[in-house]
Amino acid sequence: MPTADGELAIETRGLRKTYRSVRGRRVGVEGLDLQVPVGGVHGFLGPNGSGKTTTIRMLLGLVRPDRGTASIFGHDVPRHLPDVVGRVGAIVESPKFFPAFSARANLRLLADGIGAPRERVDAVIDQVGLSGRAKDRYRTYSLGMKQRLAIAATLLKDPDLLIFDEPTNGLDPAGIHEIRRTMRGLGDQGKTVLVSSHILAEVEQIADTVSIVARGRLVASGSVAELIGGQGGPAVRVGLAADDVAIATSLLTSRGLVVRREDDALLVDGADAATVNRMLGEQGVWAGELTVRRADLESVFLGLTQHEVPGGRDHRGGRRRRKEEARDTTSGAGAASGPGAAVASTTMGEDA
Ligand SMILES: Nc1ncnc2c1ncn2[C@@H]1O[C@H](COP(=O)(O)OP(=O)(O)OP(=O)(O)O)[C@@H](O)[C@H]1O
Repeated sequence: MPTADGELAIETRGLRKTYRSVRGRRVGVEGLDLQVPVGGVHGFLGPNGSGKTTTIRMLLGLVRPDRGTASIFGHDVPRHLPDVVGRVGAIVESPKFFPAFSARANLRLLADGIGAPRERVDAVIDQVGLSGRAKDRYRTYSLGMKQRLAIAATLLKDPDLLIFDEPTNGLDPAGIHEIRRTMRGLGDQGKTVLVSSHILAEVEQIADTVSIVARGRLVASGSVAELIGGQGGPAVRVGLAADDVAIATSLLTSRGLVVRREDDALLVDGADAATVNRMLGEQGVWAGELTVRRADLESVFLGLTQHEVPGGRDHRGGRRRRKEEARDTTSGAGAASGPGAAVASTTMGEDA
């Protein structure tokens, strides 16, 4: 999905990364072809363990790919990362700020460290809506405010591309809303925002385009509207008494409808609720529930990835724990600003 002039913010081709583990080699990313257009919010979606973080870390030069190529604004990375690093800001792990310092003091320190002008500090605090609390100590902030400060840190160098790896992890609905609004605002200002997530509803609301990955491979990409449109029309969920499920299935299929089982209910594709209700009622079968279900990104995602994750969507393995441990080893203020700082601050070791 290049822009009219063909430029892509991010492109990967055949990107592959495996990790050594006690049980042999584990695939992190397997031949990934990713295209992120310039400008707007791009959702990078996939179940836990599908390779999102590994991909992001390869883009930022934190993990070395086994094979394949990656580029940012047309510059090969990691080889030419220094040429483009100033245009990129990223949050890969939770950043560390000094708890007793205010947002402003933390960002001033960071600006000095990365060579960003100090005048940017108030501007970025304003950009993420923290002006009213800029003088308060970091330790008094809510999780959502801490995360917004992390985003502010990435903006110090006024980058063109922002990369956020699961930025709403651990936030409550209000915090998620704050971050979502901040990311959408950045997209509207013409920045390119790559946001990884396994929470579809939030990405659906703010993303212009998405890439869906499973087991390290791209399984779908395009605009949110295209992907949802490809799902066909709405489905009707029909809740039935257990004894009626089989008879309702044969009744509806004999009338040419496509019927799927979902728990104790049936999902009837592309039909309207009144028709389904009438067909069943005429034969003395009464639905206990009739719900129209419109296609959304979640149904696209589940359809493409549900067989890919052992243990379902909430599966969290040792990998998450490793990330938490790695987080504890980071140090220094503003650890998550541009890739330079990310490289310096994220100490999670590469197994391979
Ligand atoms: N440092 C590492 N050592 C060994 N295996 C790893 C390492 N990092 C990632 N993996 C493995 O690579 C695969 C992809 O993990 P990755 O963290 O990239 O996925 P993800 O999509 O970001 O997952 P999540 O949503 O849980 O963060 C997983 O099987 C994971 O266990």
